[in-house]
Amino acid sequence: MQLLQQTLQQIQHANNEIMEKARDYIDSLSKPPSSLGKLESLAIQLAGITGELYPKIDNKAIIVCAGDHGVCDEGVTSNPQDVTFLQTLNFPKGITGVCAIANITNAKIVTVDVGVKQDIPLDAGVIIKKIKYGTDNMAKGPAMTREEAIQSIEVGIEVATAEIAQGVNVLGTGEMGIGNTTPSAAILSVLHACHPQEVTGFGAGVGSGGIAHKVEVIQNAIALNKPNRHDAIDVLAKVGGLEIGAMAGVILAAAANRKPVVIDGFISTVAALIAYELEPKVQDYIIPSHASEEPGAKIAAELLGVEPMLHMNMRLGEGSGAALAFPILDAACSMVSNMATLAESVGLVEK
Ligand SMILES: Cc1cc2ncn([C@H]3O[C@H](COP(=O)(O)O)[C@@H](O)[C@H]3O)c2cc1C
Ligand SMILES: O=C(O)c1cccnc1
Repeated sequence: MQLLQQTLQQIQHANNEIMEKARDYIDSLSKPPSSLGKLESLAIQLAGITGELYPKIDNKAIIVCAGDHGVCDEGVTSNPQDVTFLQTLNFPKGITGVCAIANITNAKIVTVDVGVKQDIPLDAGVIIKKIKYGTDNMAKGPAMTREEAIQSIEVGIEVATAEIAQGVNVLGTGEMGIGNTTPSAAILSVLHACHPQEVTGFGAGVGSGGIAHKVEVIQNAIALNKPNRHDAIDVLAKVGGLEIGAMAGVILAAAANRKPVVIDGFISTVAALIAYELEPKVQDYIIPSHASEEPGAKIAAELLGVEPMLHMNMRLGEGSGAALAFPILDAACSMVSNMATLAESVGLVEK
């Protein structure tokens, strides 16, 4: 709890003064005003986050948080739970979807076991921070205790802070957890005070009862556990997930350390909402990536006040969208560093 409290207290707004300077400087570049669109707003945001007019984001890491879900017992997903374990072993091998995409910008993948059902071998290249062997089934009671929920957030803070201490200057959030679109939809339904039907989708494949059954499970779990929508930790504990908490922690740690954090799809955006509920200033540090196909993703992004940049019909998770957005961040930084100003380009001053 102490680490979470300290981290929350450390979070300050991005630097407005440098953002104004960045705006003026970008307007002075050799182009029609605003013609580089979102690259400009991104460069301004990165300046505000880092406090640098010429931000450097050359040391990238995607933190993939892995955990299992007791609610899989209710048949909310068509995939066997073992896939969480098997995929968790595959991230360090570099052979998952996010790894293939992250490769193009040399982004490192950091895999963390927050709550996988099986024991991960110590030599698998996975950081073991297991809180428990999967959440409990939220259809039968709370997914975890309040203490476990806080611990899950603190795992994310610890891992992200350690990466930043080693020189990482931009983070991405990723996850692996068969069944985790169910707690994500449950969290969002509580925070947005809407019927689960509005925010529940196909995930990676629904069980034989279809989406209607998934919705019913979520509805019943909310009715049974009565999460307090004004208490994000209560919501995370009762109908959430360990890896979702850890991703919220990664986001909080990024903000506390004035580093940008690129979020991925539906599950990441819901984790970002938990972080935002705990400290709204985190919003300044969050960079959206792609618009996930999951119906709840759009609602979560709107609640968070972010607009995904990429429309790629993706719905993988793992941090794949964050990885795909990294080159766009590079382009925004290159624009500021390498473009001539209008005055320079007409020879009035030397570049
Ligand atoms: C092979 C495979 C690789 C994945 N990588 C990410 N997910 C994604 O799908 C899961 C969520 O969907 P649901 O709630 O429907 O289970 C999460 O593990 C998410 O990361 C995967 C899913 C599968 C099957
Ligand atoms: O958008 C996501 O993060 C997502 C969607 C479906 C399945 N897994 C992840």
